[in-house]
Amino acid sequence: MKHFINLNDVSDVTELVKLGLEQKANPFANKHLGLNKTIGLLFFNSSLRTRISTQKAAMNLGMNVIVMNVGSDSWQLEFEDGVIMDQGKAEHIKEAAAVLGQYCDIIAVRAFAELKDRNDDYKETVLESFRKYAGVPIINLESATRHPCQSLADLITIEELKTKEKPKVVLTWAPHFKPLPQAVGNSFAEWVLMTDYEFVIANPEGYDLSPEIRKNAKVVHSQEEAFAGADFIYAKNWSSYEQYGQVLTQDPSWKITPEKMALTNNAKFMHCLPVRRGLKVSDEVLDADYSAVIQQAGNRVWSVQAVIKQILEGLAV
Ligand SMILES: NCCC[C@H](NC(=O)CCC(=O)O)C(=O)O
Ligand SMILES: NC(=O)OP(=O)(O)O
Repeated sequence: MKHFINLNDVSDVTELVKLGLEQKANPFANKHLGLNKTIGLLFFNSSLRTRISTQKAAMNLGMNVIVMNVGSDSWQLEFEDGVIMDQGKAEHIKEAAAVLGQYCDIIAVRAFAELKDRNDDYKETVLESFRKYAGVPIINLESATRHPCQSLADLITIEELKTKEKPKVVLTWAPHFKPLPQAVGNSFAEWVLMTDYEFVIANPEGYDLSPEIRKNAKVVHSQEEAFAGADFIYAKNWSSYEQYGQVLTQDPSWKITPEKMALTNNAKFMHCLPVRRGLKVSDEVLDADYSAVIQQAGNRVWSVQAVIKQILEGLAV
């Protein structure tokens, strides 16, 4: 594997899920691989899980880890080509990425959607600029439109918990007062579509994800319809793709409650976290035995460890 920015960088999803489970079973088996290699983790936005799980995974593989909160610690970066830099941004990505590539063997980047202009966000300028100018492999730690480390951890978790070959997996929108990115929902849909699981997306009218991402997935505008017979409920808020970045509704009837979970086939509850208790999901759901959110977050280590391992093996040849 050269980069891990989106699904196009992955040759075999099933193999990668297996590799993640192998990392979990034997975390230190590849400690030699990262010897004298450095990974730089760059955060344009806040993080708890991604930051710590990626650092831990890299350390399990014997790497040195450098972390920078680009958003607050570094120079403001310009991504546009050909501009006269006479405003607030002091450094261009062309130099910044190339310089970081001198210090790091792998660079991992978090840069959320700005939710102002759909075309701008879906161009993935930040991650693609790093790919273009850094000269080293790039890992996506949640970009404007994708969160592949999360989706790989989600598939690992479903693999661990499924009780039938082809479970029914539901991605459901849940209410939030802030406009949030589509990245987690987009990615989850794309990755689940790579499996042979039954997949349904439930969201209010106006919240359909990009047609290029949800492809032929079944989309319903009723949570009750989607939840019937479900084995996994994956909740997430996202702002509208159609009316880009807008909060069109905060309808509390879309909150995940024990009554809704009772419509399912004893489904496990999943969420990428952080989650706002009481707003998106009832406390009773998050505290229930069927909640898989902590196991899911734990699996973030093994998903990114599988990715870093494959990239390190690619560097060696
Ligand atoms: N990495 C996990 C999700 C990150 C982000 N959530 C948030 O920003 C939640 C913030 C809040 O609830 O205030 C998102 O939706 O993409
Ligand atoms: N799920 C996730 O990516 O969490 P953080 O935003 O805390 O890294």
